[in-house]
Amino acid sequence: MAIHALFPTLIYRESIAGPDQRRLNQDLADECRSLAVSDAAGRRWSAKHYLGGYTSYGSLDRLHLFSSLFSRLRRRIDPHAKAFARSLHYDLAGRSFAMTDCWANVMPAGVVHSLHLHPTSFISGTYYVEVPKGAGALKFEDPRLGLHMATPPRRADAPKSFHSFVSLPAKAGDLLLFESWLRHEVPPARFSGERISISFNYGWATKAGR
Ligand SMILES: O=C(O)CCC(=O)C(=O)O
Ligand SMILES: [Fe+2]
Repeated sequence: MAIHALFPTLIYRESIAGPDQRRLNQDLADECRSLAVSDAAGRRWSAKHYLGGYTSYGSLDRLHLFSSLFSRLRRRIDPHAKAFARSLHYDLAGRSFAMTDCWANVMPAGVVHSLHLHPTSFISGTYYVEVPKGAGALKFEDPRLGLHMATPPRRADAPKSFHSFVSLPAKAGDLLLFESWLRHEVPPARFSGERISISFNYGWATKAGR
């Protein structure tokens, strides 16, 4: 008898905090908080789509190109994104692979980042700058949920990989990477302070002239 587990959904988690973690996260938190004050377009966008919090997703979504600090973070994430693409067995030989978008999220208690995916992208992820105790983990949805139709509920003791929703807790300094089509959300949570994260997309292209 053989049972094959096919079509895996991979999620990469790694602490990328170096010896300078406290300083880096403090500088990133300061920059995110000052964006939340100065980015009027982002505040207007957030008032409609990110109630109670601030995200630069609708206004400043290429922070890695405009801020030396975000660019430093991008350089730190790049090798992990490449390693993840390798784990997924994508063939990037002769192709460019780079961060295309990068935005900041500042989330006080009770704010929801509703279920979504990252269209027109390939690999996405989030770097955690500040995660107060109790701040919502990132919750992933089984990508086949819409196909399950007549399946019975799973037993309560089913392994995590068989759950329909899996929440992965993150702490400051952690990096999470996933394929951009995988739907995810940040559920509301009670905590004090602000949960600050930096999200991004990577894209690939055929190298010019090939
Ligand atoms: O903050 C998180 O955990 C994830 C945020 C997210 O999904 C996004 O910014 O697109
Ligand atoms: Fe997201």
